[in-house]
Amino acid sequence: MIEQTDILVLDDVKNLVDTFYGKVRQDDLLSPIFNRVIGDKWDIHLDKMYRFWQTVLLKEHTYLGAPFAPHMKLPVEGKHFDRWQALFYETIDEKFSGEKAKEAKWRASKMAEMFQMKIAHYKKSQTNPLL
Ligand code: HEM
Repeated sequence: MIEQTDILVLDDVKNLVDTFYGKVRQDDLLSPIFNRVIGDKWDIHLDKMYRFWQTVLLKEHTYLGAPFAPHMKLPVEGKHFDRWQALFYETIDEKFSGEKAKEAKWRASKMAEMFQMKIAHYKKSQTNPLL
């Protein structure tokens, strides 16, 4: 068995992000959605996601952005978020253990929940978010 460590340095974050999006790109439900938006610019997306998780988990503030806005336009519903979360949890459990690993799962689930609430809200009110 591969020894598991916590998510402590940028290389761990890169390992998490690379493995997770490796799974996403193989996934029948999620890969068409990602590929349609990202096309051949996966390097740029991965680099952004390294910085996002580096900021969230390591408190090294390299990501400046508005994560919600791009999701508003995607054709996603509950089943997509469920799959996203299942793959994210699977990646964490395969590779890491410890406080940061736990925090990563907690933060991902909270953000997924918030995205879904905001998407539902804007659909219902037929308005658009400013950010
Ligand atoms: C159904 C689930 C999800 C799908 C299909 C999805 C898909 C995408 C796509 C296609 C982009 C690229 C958008 C663009 O470049 O225009 C993106 C960006 C991003 N996603 Fe997701 N996502 C999902 C859930 C999440 C969750 C739960 C999180 C947070 C934990 C998250 C965090 C981000 C961030 C930080 C960006 C970069 C935003 C930016 O600064 O441009 N995503 N996502």
